[in-house]
Amino acid sequence: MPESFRLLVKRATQVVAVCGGGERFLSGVAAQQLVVIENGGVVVGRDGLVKAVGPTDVVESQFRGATFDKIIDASGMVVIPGLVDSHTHPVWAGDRVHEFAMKLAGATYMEVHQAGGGIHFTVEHTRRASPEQLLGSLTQRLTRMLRAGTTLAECKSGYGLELDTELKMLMVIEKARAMLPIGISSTYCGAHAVPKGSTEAEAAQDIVRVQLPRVREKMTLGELRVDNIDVFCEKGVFDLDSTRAILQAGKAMGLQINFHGDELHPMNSATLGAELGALAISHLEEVTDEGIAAMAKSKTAAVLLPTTAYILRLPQPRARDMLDAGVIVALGSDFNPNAYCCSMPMVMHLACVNMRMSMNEALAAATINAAYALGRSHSHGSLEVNKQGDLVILNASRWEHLIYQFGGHQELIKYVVIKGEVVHESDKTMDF
Ligand SMILES: N=CN[C@@H](CCC(=O)O)C(=O)O
Ligand SMILES: [Zn+2]
Repeated sequence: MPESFRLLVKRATQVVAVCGGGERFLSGVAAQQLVVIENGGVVVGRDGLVKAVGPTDVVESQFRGATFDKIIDASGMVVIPGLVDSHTHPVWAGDRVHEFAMKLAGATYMEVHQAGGGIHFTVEHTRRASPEQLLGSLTQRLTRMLRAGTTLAECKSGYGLELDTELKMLMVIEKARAMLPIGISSTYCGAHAVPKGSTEAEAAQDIVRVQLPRVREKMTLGELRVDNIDVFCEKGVFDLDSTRAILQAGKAMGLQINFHGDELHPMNSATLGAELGALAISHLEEVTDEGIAAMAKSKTAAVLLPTTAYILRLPQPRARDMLDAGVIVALGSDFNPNAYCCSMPMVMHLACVNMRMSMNEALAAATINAAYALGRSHSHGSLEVNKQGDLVILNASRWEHLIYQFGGHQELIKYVVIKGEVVHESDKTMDF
């Protein structure tokens, strides 16, 4: 009996493996030199894992006599790993298009927040929404991300700020995980804002004493899988001490620390994250030199979010200083009602133009390093044997077109493949 496999992709002008030596992240000069195979092929097995990556003739001779459920002749096309979006807030009701106009007219993010808008507006709507409504809109948003090449996305709670709604959001994320092909890393973000009518101390206490124990109970019962703990560490939201207490409580129950820090004010979040062994810190527009040095040493990933700085007209995060200091730089869309962007190709473009990253650094940041920021780089983020068979096939002569053609990803992306199954093909996305 010939051996059978799920997928063979052959004759691709380029297969961008990103790395090839089992690296868990790429930093420094390594992020500037990606592994690219000319006239390449990829095989994915029935278990959804990559079985071979290499020049087409080598792959074909290795698998002579084998059968494949699907063969894609990728002549004239390019293969890259599935993109990883390491920071999103995709579960919410009620859009904030009216606030976009206010911000264009000059209102700052904190002015809108303190006037009861921003996160508070979304919290009111999300508390009232049914799980079915939230699951419906989450499905649409994740499908949009998938069509833009994202095969693994982090998804946060954080628009409940009390037990029931936070659990409702996490359960909706859990349902989406079971229903949709896109990979999900789930984050408890009950400390996204201080709920109206509470003090910061009361909110932190509720999280540590009420919400986290209940989340842990549901995890133990197998009803919920949560991967990360997050806090918005910011002046007027959660200070360094509350942030430390909440993150430590999450870490004690096995969650990975991955939090918002140094966005609008320098808070010493980066130093705190390094001290606590955080896997990642997001934003960092206001990070200090000491924070950068601490993150480089502790191997805490910097999740940079070019859409936020762009929309809020903030100073750009100092990507070059971080890269030059050896920090592991990842990218995320920050999809949320303030930054309505589902597209990692657009995020990479903004990172290159506004944050002065090279295209190689941006792709490493949107693949292997984003997977590292989620604790998934052993299985995601590059095309290597035994990793998950998640890939994107582009109708382009060189992979850089995906970044260069700003907003052109819909035309460029021919196939999105997860675990060796085609889940999106040009104008048709499969029914899930
Ligand atoms: N900065 C805090 N949280 C989100 C925004 C959430 C919102 O405005 O709804 C962010 O990462 O940009
Ligand atoms: Zn965020």
